[in-house]
Amino acid sequence: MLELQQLAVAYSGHTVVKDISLSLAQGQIGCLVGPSGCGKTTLLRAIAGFEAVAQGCIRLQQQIVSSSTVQQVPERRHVGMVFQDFALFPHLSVADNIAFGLQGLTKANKLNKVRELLQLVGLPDLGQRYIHQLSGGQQQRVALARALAPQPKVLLLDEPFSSLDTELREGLAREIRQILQQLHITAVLVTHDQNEAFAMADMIGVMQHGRLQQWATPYELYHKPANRFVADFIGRGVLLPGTVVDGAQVATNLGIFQQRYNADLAVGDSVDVLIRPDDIVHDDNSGVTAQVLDKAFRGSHILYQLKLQTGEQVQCLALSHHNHAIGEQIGIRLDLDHLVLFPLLS
Ligand SMILES: Nc1ncnc2c1ncn2[C@@H]1O[C@H](COP(=O)(O)OP(=O)(O)OP(=O)(O)O)[C@@H](O)[C@H]1O
Repeated sequence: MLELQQLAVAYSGHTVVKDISLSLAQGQIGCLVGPSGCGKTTLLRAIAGFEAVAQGCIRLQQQIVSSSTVQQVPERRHVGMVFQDFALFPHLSVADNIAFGLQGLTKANKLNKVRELLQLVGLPDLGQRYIHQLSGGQQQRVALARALAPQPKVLLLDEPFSSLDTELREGLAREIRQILQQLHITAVLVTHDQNEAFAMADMIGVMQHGRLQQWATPYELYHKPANRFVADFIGRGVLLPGTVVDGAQVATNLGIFQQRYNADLAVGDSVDVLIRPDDIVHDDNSGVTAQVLDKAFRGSHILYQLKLQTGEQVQCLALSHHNHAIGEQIGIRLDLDHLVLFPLLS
């Protein structure tokens, strides 16, 4: 449905997005995450047709819409956009805002379509209100309805929840995902918020310095990060030094562990082992102790900052009823299904 092939975008000759290849099938939602300035919005604008591409191409439904020789105008791409600030018209009613994108319909058909869209986004009775008479979450729903009105092939959402408070964001993200799935619409979302990406996305792209570091499912990104940057950017965790003691085993200060995925490691190789807070469990019989340096209460869980006797720090996400005091020594054990290793560059 949407395919980017070795895409590069430049501003005044300065390339800010490089060598991006990714694809989404009809109905899939992709999220772009990455540090500020890494090129997420630029990529979205290139898909919409607001930026020309320097290299590579963009295909929509198998047709090239952007390349170094083709630049289809935004209006012909049938791409909808939802912006961070909603970009609604304050002088128009909710219904007129939504109807704005409905060209070439009779008045009766327009009214029906607007009613349908208001129902879809859960605002059936608010068509006559003005934008300032709506909450932030309601405004976001109107912005979504307006973008969906012309039945776009692809919907692009640029930080759509960033002006809403956390509570509202999570619920709205889930709800918008359901609406998009119901319509079987392909969407690309830019967000700063990892939880939002996990809640919304079928595929997530992690960008750094204009390059796509990994394009994968949320599960793969968390459990099989392609490199140190992705491991560090997605989820919490630390990299603990280890040594390969035979092809299938790695020794660390938390114990010796089996590894399955890295076939090309030799005995004696130094590696970093990714340890997520949820990989460590409390176990007083493990023979490995750590001191509680800090703790953050999370309701059902507590996130502990721990210091091993050898000096390294790790984090442990424990159920809340395991309530340890700062300074306490506790036994811990690594409990993980597979090791994520990064060989050290010599
Ligand atoms: N119109 C422009 N002209 C020149 N440079 C630009 C322009 N727009 C963005 N840039 C630069 O391109 C790079 C990528 O910007 P972009 O807005 O795509 O990043 P982003 O990942 O969306 O950032 P943020 O998360 O802060 O919104 C940045 O270095 C930015 O300064």
